[in-house]
Amino acid sequence: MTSSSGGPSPTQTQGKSACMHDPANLDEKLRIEDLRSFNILDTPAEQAYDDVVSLASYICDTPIALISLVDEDRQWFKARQGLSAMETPRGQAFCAHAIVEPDKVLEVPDALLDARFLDNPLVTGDPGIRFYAGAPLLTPSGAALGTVCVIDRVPRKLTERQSLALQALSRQVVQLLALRRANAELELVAKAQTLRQQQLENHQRRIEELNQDLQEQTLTDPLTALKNRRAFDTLLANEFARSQRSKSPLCLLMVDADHFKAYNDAFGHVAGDQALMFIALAIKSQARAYDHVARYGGEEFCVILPDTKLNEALLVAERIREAIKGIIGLRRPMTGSIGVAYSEGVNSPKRLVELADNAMYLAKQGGRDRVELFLPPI
Ligand SMILES: Nc1nc2c(ncn2[C@@H]2O[C@H](COP(=O)(O)OP(=O)(O)OP(=O)(O)O)[C@@H](O)[C@H]2O)c(=O)[nH]1
Repeated sequence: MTSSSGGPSPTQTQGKSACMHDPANLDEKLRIEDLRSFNILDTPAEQAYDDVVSLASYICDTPIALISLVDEDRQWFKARQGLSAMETPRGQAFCAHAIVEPDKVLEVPDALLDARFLDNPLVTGDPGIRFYAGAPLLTPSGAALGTVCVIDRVPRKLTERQSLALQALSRQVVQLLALRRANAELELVAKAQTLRQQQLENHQRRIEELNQDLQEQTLTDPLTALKNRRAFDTLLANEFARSQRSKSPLCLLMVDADHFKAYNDAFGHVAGDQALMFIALAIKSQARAYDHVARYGGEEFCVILPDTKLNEALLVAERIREAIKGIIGLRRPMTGSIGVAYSEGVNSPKRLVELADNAMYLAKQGGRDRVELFLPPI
């Protein structure tokens, strides 16, 4: 311990056995665990603790007052008045004696007359302790963590009221420590809850992503990556309802590869698959971003053309027919027959599909590689 006026450093005065002062009947390991659980050691100064030592010094009328925590090999001061040292070796600590009897104030009226302290470097040297009184910091678990103590450089005694006040201050410090630990625990619980919440949200997001993927998969044709029949049915229903609501024109194309069985038979199923992929790309290349291209089944494709008049749809169909014919990389050139249906006067999506199908059939009958329109009888 060094006084504010200087003196031997803690390391210079180190050397006496700390264990000498350990209480025989107190589980020191548990006491240290208790002390560590407050996470107070080596923390910065805090007003609440500083106020306690000011009060202790004032009430007991001493130049020095400390809140000392007795660690394994040192005593560390959470708050100090009249002393600049942050800690001293436990072997020199008066407080290490005070905690042996946790429910009593240890009072040393004159250290030079006490065999335990007369050769203590803190007595013989700086800060020249003659009087010491320490009230142990007794926790609910029964461990004494340290003391609230007062020190003077002259021999003296505390009055009964000063001694009681010192004990009251010591209890206040224990309350402060308990509050600190409870707050830290609450913060930990809150952090754990936030973490758990984040984990739950991540899981939720992942599940939603997986669901979206799954939904996407159930609506996509695996060979061509176009919308499948299921997706087509929904899209057509939606577009049909919208066109009725907004009185906007809607057209549907049914595209069927010609003589596809013969292609398959001639070049095999794998080549047939490749041809279907090329056809899908050719159709897509002629569609606008808001058109819907779907694989209706087998070698049949559908194109929903929202906001499209019949003459425009016929042009798109022609372009698709040309695009199929122009596919490069097939084992032999491919053609497609295309049926066009127009929504005017049509009362259901199902009927629109029937009309497109009929038109496509007309194109087949007409010699294939053609675009046909089927006009229903009035
Ligand atoms: N490679 C391959 N072939 C398919 C697939 N789906 C359907 N097909 C074949 O497409 C062929 C369609 O034959 P058809 O319905 O007789 O029609 P087509 O030979 O194209 O004759 P038209 O339509 O009259 O011009 C069948 O041989 C089916 O096996 C597929 O995913 N991959």
